[in-house]
Amino acid sequence: MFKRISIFLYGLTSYAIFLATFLCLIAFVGNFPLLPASLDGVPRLLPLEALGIDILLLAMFAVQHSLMARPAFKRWWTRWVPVEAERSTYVLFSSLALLLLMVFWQPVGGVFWSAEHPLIRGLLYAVFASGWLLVLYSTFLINHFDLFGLRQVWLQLLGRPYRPLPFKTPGAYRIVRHPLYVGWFIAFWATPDMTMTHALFALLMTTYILSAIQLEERDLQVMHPEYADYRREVPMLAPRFGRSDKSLRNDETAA
Ligand SMILES: C[S@@+](CC[C@H](N)C(=O)[O-])C[C@H]1O[C@@H](n2cnc3c(N)ncnc32)[C@H](O)[C@@H]1O
Repeated sequence: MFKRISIFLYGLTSYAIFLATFLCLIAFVGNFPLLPASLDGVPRLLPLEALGIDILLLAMFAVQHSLMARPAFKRWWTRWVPVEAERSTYVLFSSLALLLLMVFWQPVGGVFWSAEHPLIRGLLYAVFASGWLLVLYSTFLINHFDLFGLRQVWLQLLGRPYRPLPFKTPGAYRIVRHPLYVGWFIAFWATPDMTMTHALFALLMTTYILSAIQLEERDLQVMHPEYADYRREVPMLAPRFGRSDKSLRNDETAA
């Protein structure tokens, strides 16, 4: 019983750290003066030095986030980490990698454009907020509590076996295959002040997410044979309206 309670508390702590990191990331990317660190600021290093550090920080996050998500890695490290705490540990490491990125991020200096009209600024902030909300909404569509390890630690506390969730395509997943990543793109690119630093962060994150999608989809096709059809019928990121499933099937028959 002691082990079960400890794993449950570990899962809760890891989730609390994730939530705090998520809120910090909103303030960091939006440059809201709530934290000691923000995406933009006065450069402290030479541009090339700052660029090198930022690329290194993002590469560290990318390697951690993608490597630890691979089924082979999970099989390997659950020899040491209790399988019920595997997802919570992944969430914890991802949060720590993001916190590290925020703390050591270096502004590079320079501005591409800055909106001055309050209406345009307000509009861009609204788009920015919609990106974060889309991220959060998408997590609830596929199961927020499973995605962040809470379901796993709760079931083990009750002594019930964990059953992986089935593949599903509710709500926004019927329009695009990766609504959560679309949310990230919106949150990272929508800003009233597009500085060089902001563009660099958005570009690096975009590049990483586009490559992470390839790995995620490879695993999804292995785990869920129906993913191949889903992949054919639903666009990856850009919604395509007006093409019904029926027309897609007709295209395939004609081909
Ligand atoms: C961070 S979420 C991102 C989900 C999706 N790529 C998106 O952008 O909305 C990654 C996890 O979601 C799972 N996943 C992706 N698509 C899914 C779906 N349609 N149904 C259930 N799980 C899904 C993957 O297996 C992975 O564990």
